[in-house]
Amino acid sequence: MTNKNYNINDLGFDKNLGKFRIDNNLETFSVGRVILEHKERYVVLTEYDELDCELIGNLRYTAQSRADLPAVGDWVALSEYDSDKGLIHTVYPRKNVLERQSPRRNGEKQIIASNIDYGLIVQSVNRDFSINRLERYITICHAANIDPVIILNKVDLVKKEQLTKLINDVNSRIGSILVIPISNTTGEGLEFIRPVIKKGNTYCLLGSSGVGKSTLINSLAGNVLMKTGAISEAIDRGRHITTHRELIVLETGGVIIDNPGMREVGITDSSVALEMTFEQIYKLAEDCKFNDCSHQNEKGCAILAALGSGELHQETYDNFMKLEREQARFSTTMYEKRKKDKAFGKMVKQAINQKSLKRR
Ligand SMILES: Nc1nc2c(ncn2[C@@H]2O[C@H](COP(=O)(O)OP(=O)(O)OP(=O)(O)O)[C@@H](O)[C@H]2O)c(=O)[nH]1
Ligand SMILES: [Zn+2]
Repeated sequence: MTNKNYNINDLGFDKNLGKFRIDNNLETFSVGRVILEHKERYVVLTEYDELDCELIGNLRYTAQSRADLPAVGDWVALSEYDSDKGLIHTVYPRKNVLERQSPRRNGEKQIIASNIDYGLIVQSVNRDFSINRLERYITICHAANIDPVIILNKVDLVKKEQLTKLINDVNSRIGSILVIPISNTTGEGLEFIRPVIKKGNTYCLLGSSGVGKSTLINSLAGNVLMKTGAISEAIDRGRHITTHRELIVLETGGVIIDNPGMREVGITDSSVALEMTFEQIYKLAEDCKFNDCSHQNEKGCAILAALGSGELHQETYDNFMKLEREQARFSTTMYEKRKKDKAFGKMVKQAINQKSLKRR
């Protein structure tokens, strides 16, 4: 499939990447951005084309983990062959990665997307609405050093008073983040999203299945949408794909990454992220009488006092405690896994050494 031409900067290629390209002698390779990943096959968007790519052997064999392989949003150096195929040689350094716990809960992280400027957290105001889940997604954005924006979709399905209450609830628990109520059905609110989306920036949609992420992309793109469905089918010879992700370039500028079908979003090991999300709690904690206060039953706990006076929401406190436990559990599992991997590596090394000793 041939595209109209894109300017590489409009796709998000910036000065730092340009410098890396020169410093590492990558100018003989084409530059492209991964827009879809499926079982070690990648669709890469260049200025002129969409290419069906594989990795060069070296890249595959030197990868220590999944995280070293290309992810959606990555910039890559590639060589083209035939008219629509390519080989990926190098993954450019990532500005950031949005990641979550692997749903297998084995202490591994899973990349949602890379090189993102804003996280667009989408919830629908009827079924899916949950401030706890908003805080979870916000924490994931903070861990990647990405600014979150909250989009409350399907406002056509609730009454005005109900919507006003929801928005007040969000604002009273999550003060400083932009909240945009919209409806894809009536089109209201879309005019407030458009100015947020700028040329050269990349936006990642985050939110449960069915909240209206793909519909939102269609609303923003109008009819001139560049979608990758055709390619994903070609890769899989028409088989149904449920795991792939998509990167879409809006005609009006701005790159949007969709994450279809996300179920769990476990937070990982960034304590700074929790601190940013629950700033109020961390501030209060400075006034606790004991430095190692667990904020559960201590006398002189500033957090419990704030709960008592109503200054701190019970729900905020409960969710914070829950996410903090989840983070601790993840960190422990990750640590145990690394220790095990290391021990295993050592054992293999020893076995190989002994073998080569015997051979002598
Ligand atoms: N009433 C109403 N329905 C909407 C609105 N936006 C989306 N929908 C409907 O919600 C359903 C799910 O929308 P999708 O865009 O597929 O949701 P998604 O978030 O992309 O879901 P996944 O791809 O599974 O992650 C569809 O039937 C849409 O037509 C809206 O503003 N109002
Ligand atoms: Zn305390």
